[in-house]
Formats: sequence, structure tokens, C-alpha cells
Amino acid sequence: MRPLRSAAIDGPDLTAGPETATLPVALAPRASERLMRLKGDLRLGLPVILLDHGEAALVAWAETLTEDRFAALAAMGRAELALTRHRARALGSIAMPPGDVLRAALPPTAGLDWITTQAGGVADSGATPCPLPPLASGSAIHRAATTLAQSAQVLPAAVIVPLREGPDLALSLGLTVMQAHEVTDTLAAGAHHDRVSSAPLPMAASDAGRVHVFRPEDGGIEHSAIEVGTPDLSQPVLVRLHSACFTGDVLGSLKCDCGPQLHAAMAAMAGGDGGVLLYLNQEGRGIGLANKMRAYALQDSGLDTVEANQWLGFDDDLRDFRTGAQMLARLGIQRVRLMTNNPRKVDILTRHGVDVVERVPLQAGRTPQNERYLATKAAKSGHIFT
Ligand SMILES: Nc1nc2c(ncn2[C@@H]2O[C@H](COP(=O)(O)OP(=O)(O)OP(=O)(O)O)[C@@H](O)[C@H]2O)c(=O)[nH]1
Ligand SMILES: [Zn+2]
Repeated sequence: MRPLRSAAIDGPDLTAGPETATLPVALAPRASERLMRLKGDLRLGLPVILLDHGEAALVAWAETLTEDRFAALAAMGRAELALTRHRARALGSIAMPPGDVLRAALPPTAGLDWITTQAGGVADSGATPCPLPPLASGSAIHRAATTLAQSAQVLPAAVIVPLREGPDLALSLGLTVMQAHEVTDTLAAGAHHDRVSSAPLPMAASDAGRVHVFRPEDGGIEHSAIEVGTPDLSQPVLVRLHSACFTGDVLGSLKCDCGPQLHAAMAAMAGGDGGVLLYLNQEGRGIGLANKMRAYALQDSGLDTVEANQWLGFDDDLRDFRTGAQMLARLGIQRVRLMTNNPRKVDILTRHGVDVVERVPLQAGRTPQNERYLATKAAKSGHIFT
């Protein structure tokens, strides 16, 4: 495979000769922007090419792959399936250490239905998945493909076809190409968020209110901060870091405590000296609404919240609370009284420069239907309910 350097793959080459010195390099996409393109392609069902130390592979996500594209991929070489260690465990494989990814050969007769079953996409169909003999430990390409899928709220299972001819194919077909390590490094770094708009909003809880909308620099999902009442930002501010729950916040689901927690937090702010609600769009602890519904179907067959996430291949909590710390900093809030039962929220805010002067317990909305959900929070996720 010829070593290839391309602005489409590596970004602009700032060390090249004088003729490139005049290129408007600021116009070229940065790593975080190329990552969003890659993610967009994979969500569409388009294959991409990932590179790792002289290796190249075509990569597509099992969930978004179509029959015609799968047939074309399988014709390109020996197709493999990459699954997270959680999904491998659900299929009956031996336990794998954190960070490891299962890499298995696709049986020659495997079709898209078989792949979807292995990926966990037919949990409620009664189909029985089977253990897959691993080929070897997954490479950086397998890891990048499954980690990126989790961040895109897609089942973390990928079809991977190693390429002998390198990324030339990608360039002639117009496929997006990226280095695997750049995918994982960029994901780990997280995105910076800036405030894009603010406006007053009178609310049922408080006539005085203001909404601030934040957008990540990579063009991803927006989040909001809601001032309830008129908090004095020079004093410790009552803050709720709330993750979106469409079913609980909007539909009044009895399966969780999110809706009552949201309303209790706003009532406490309105009834006191005001406060700030950070509403983070991290539905289903980051797995998204579609997967949360898959998890709910699995919970009806006996799994708890954590087991259901893992059965689908996801980590049990994918939320990035660094976003909350950034939003507080942009609002000029340094000291907070944090309304939560989750010590991880306190820990991450503290590690990212927020002075959490007090954890304020927030218990509301216990129902017979959410008893097991709350028990699992206490037993497996470290929540404090005392
Ligand atoms: N994956 C998954 N997510 C769920 C389930 N039930 C609720 N959620 C999500 O869990 C999150 C709960 O968010 P929070 O209430 O902010 O957080 P918390 O970690 O419970 O901590 P607290 O601050 O103590 O409430 C929301 O994103 C919900 O959508 C479930 O069964 N499975
Ligand atoms: Zn909820």
C-alpha cells in the first residue's frame, strides 16, 4: 500500500513546500469537523475508510447498512464484525477487559438479518444470537468504529472489510477517510460549547426566567441553561444538571423519576433565591431515544437498566458532564449547590473547575413502576438515596 498523504484524510499539510503556504488553511476542516462528516456518513449508511499504521479498512455500521451496500462490501474482501465487549458477553463470549473489542469473521452465508441479530437490533423478535469465535483482539479500527457508533447513538456493531489497495478506493468513490486514532482521540477530547442565544421566558414555576442555548463547535446537539428566578451569580447558585428524558419530562412516564425531579428542582429554585437548570440533551444516559426504547423492551423481559444498556453493546452511562462545567463557566457561575443524588456529577464538575459547595439531595416521584429502576441506580450506579 503506498503511503498516502491527503488533505481529505489528514487535514492541510502545514509543513509542505512554499506553494502550500498560500493555501487558505483556515478553510480546511479540522479533526472535529472531519469526525462529524464521518459520523454523518455512517449514520446515513455510507461506508467510510479508517486507517491505522499502514492498514486500511472499509467500515459500515450494522444498524444503518443496506442490503445493496452490504453485498458490495462483502464482495470487496473478507468481512469481519466488530462488537463491543458488552455485546460479546451478551452473545455468550468470554469476558473481555475494558477497552477490548470483539473481532469475528463473518460466516460466508451471513446476511444482513444475521448481522442485525448479532448487533442486538432485534431484541424483541425472539431471535437467538449465538457466540462468535473471535479472530483476534480488535484493532484501533475496530475500536474507533464501535466507539464512534456509541457517540452517534447507533448500535455499536460494525462490518469491517480490510483493504489491500489502501485508501485509493475511497478517493475514487468519494468516501470519507480518517485515521482511527484521530477518531478516538477527538471523541475523548470532547467539544467546546458556546452560547448562541438567550431570551427571557416566563414559566409556570417562575415568571422570571431566561433560557440560554449552547452549541458545540462541531455542530452537534445543542443544550440549554435555564435561569429560574433571578439567582445571584456571585453567591453559590442552586444548580440542577438534568439529562433529557423525553418519556419522563414530557410524557410523564412512571418508569423513572426524571419528570418529578425536573419539576421539584424548578420549584425549589423558584421558591428560594432562584437557580439554574442545565438541560443536557443526553437522552437515555447518552444512548438516545431509539436505544432507550430498545432497552425498555429488554427491561420488560427481566433485565435491569444497566444490563439492558450492556445487552445492546453500550456502556451503562455515556453522558459527558464536562459540557455542564463549560456551560456554568460561560455563564460566569463558579460556586454551586448541586441538586443530585449522583456522586459522579459532583466529581466531574469538581474536576472541571466548578466549586460544588454542597450536594443537595433530590428525591421525587417514587412509584411502584420505578422501584426497580431506583434500586438499580443505588446498587449499580452509586446514587445516594438517604
Ligand atoms: N438507558 C436508559 N436511560 C434511562 C432509563 N431511564 C431513564 N434514563 C435516562 O437516565 C437519565 C437520568 O438523568 P438524570 O436524572 O439527570 O441523572 P441521574 O444520573 O439519574 O442523577 P440524579 O441527578 O440523581 O437524578 C436521563 O437521560 C433518562 O433519559 C433507562 O431505563 N435506560
Ligand atoms: Zn426518565
